[in-house]
Amino acid sequence: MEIRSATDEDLDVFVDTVHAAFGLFPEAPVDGGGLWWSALDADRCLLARAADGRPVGTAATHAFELTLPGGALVPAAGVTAVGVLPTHRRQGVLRAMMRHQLAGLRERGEFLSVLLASEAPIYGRYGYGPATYTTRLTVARHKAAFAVPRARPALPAPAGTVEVLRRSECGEILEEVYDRYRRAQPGALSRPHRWWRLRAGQAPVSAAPRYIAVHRDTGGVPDGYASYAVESGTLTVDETITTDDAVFTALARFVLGHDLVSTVVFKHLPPGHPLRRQFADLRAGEAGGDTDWLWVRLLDVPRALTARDWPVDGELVLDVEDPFLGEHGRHLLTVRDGEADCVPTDREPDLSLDVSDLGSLYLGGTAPSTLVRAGHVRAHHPDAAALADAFFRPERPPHCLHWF
Ligand SMILES: CC(=O)SCCNC(=O)CCNC(=O)[C@H](O)C(C)(C)COP(=O)(O)OP(=O)(O)OC[C@H]1O[C@@H](n2cnc3c(N)ncnc32)[C@H](O)[C@@H]1OP(=O)(O)O
Repeated sequence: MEIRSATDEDLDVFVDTVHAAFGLFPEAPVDGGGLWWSALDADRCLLARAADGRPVGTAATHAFELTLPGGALVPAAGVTAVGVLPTHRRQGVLRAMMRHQLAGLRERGEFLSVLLASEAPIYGRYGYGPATYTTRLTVARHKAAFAVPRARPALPAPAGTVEVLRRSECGEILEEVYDRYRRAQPGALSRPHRWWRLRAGQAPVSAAPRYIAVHRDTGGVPDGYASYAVESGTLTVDETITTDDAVFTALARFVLGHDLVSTVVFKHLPPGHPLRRQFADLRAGEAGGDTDWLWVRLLDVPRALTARDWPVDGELVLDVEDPFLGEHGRHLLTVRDGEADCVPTDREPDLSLDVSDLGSLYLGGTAPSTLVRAGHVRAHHPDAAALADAFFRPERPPHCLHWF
């Protein structure tokens, strides 16, 4: 088998092979926006060919930026379009492509990669761990009266306006608002300009028909939007994008104010989002569809650990196994006045863990103690899990709603 980067000339073969791997006919529109493949960069696409030269497998990466806890923006390879023809499965094609891809990312100097997994059992073996989660909130509109906030003094009522636009009328507004949001939200990915330009991906980036409620501050500057569609009495919100809780509330009030709608579905909320608590009737909203979203794979542990901010000062020793790459490292993470340093050590570890579990902890979406209790991470002394929890505790849960 031969694995090599695609060229512009064989991008069609690449797309054809992905379609066959996913059971899609090439002429059928791709779910969520037929132009999605057009966002691929040929030189980041891998094509695996069998000995007879026939294409049998594909894998690609997008060049994204990921927001880390504390706000650092780092390059993140977004793995996508992974597929092997049904005739060639379970013969090690994916394993070989993953090896090739991870080596290539390291050569490019990238220190982490991310992906959305079609099936959860696939990627742990390659060192990926689920790192962000998302929840769907289904709201019975007629029960969803907002409670009077109990905080005293009360927070100022949200000021500003909401205007409904068609996607085609939004110009650069969505891209600008999204970009501000993703820089402030740990776990969020950049949406490169060409995605918006090519209308690649899912609404509201794609040309799929959507209403867009744009919120503007009192100076008229857009500071949030909600993208939604209404069908058969159900209003479905793809995403509500803002950095400001009061603006989120204003947009939620707006979509919940629609007549002739019985149910409002917020498709993607971060775990622990306060919206449900804002209803006078807690049961007005039903959480469901809890699922993993972004998976993280660290390729250079010390670099990754020093790239993000930490909420506490102190020392933590992590003993990390990376079976897929055949690597092992014991790392002393020291944080002083917010500055992180990470060096090899032979000190007794606080925790021993697989690199996939460190990927799960990295953005703060999973507490170390949870993985200790699950039997996946070993705590070497009674205080180790609590110590690690204090290091990885997020200010806000990481969240990603970019689909790729
Ligand atoms: C980021 C993304 O793009 S997600 C999209 C992933 N692609 C798809 O879901 C499309 C449909 N599926 C496929 O094309 C293929 O089944 C793939 C790509 C998932 C797997 O490709 P294969 O070449 O069959 O995998 P390969 O033979 O290298 O398997 C490696 C290991 O993973 C395991 N594995 C592979 N796929 C799966 C799966 N779907 N569920 C559970 N285990 C799996 C194999 O059993 C094997 O285990 P082992 O090392 O213990 O023997």
